[in-house]
Amino acid sequence: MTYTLVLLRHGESDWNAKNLFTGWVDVDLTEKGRAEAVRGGELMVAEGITPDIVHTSLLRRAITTANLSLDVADRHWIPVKRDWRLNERHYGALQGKNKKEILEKFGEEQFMQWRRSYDVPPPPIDLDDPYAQTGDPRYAGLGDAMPRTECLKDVVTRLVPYWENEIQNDLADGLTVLVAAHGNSLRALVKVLDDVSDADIAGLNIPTGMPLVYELDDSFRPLTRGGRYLDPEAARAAAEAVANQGR
Ligand SMILES: O=C(O)[C@@H](CO)OP(=O)(O)O
Repeated sequence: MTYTLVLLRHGESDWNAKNLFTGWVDVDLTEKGRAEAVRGGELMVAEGITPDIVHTSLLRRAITTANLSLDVADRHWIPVKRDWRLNERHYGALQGKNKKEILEKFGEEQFMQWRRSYDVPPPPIDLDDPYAQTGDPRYAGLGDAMPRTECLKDVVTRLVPYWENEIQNDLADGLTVLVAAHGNSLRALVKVLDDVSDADIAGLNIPTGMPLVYELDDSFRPLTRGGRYLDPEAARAAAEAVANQGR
C-alpha cells in the first residue's frame, strides 16, 4: 500500500510581505498569497491529486490557503481537522519584529540562531505583549502547553503526536491527506519524514503556496526522500527567497 500526503505552506501573508516575524500572530494572506493558494490547487488538479481530508493549523493564513486551493480543485467539501499542533513555531519576543532590523541589531550569528538553529528558542514573549496570544479563546484548553516561545525541536515534540495519531490514521484509512500549515511546522514534519539531521534542517526552507507531495510506504516512510514539488523550478527559487529573508 502506498499512501499520499500533500504538504502545503500557506501563501504569502501580510507579514511575509512586510518581512516581520509572525509565529502565532493570526495575519491574513496578501492578494499574491491568495493567488499562490489558487495556483497550488490548480497544480494538484493538473497532477490528478484529489485530497480526501485536510488538516490545518488554527491560523487564518493556513485555513484560507486550504480553502482557496480546495475550492479550485472542486474538493471544498472534504472533511477538515484543525489543531494548534500544526501552528507555526511560536516566535517568542520576536513576533511582530522586523527581520532586517533584528539582523542589523543582533548580527548574523544570533539572527540565524534564532531563525534556524534546532534547539535555541528566541526570548519568551511577555504575556502583555500586543503580539502575545494571551486570552485567545482558541488556545483556552492548552493550559501549561501554551508556549511563550519555541525552537524547532519544540515544534517537532508537539507535532509528532499529531502526525502519528491523526495524520497517519487518515493515511492508513487510504485517504489522500492535505496538510495546510506553515514554514516551520512543515519543516518539523519534513525533518521527521526524511529523518533530516539537527544540523541539516537549518538549510531547509519551505516556499509559500507550493504543494509538496510525499508517497509513503506501509511504515509511513517516503518512497523518495524529500518528496516532490509539483512545480520544482518555482519551488527552488521561492525556497531560496525564504532563506534570504532579512537581507
Ligand atoms: O515569521 C515566521 O513565523 C516564519 C515564517 O514566515 O519566519 P521564518 O522563515 O523566518 O522562520
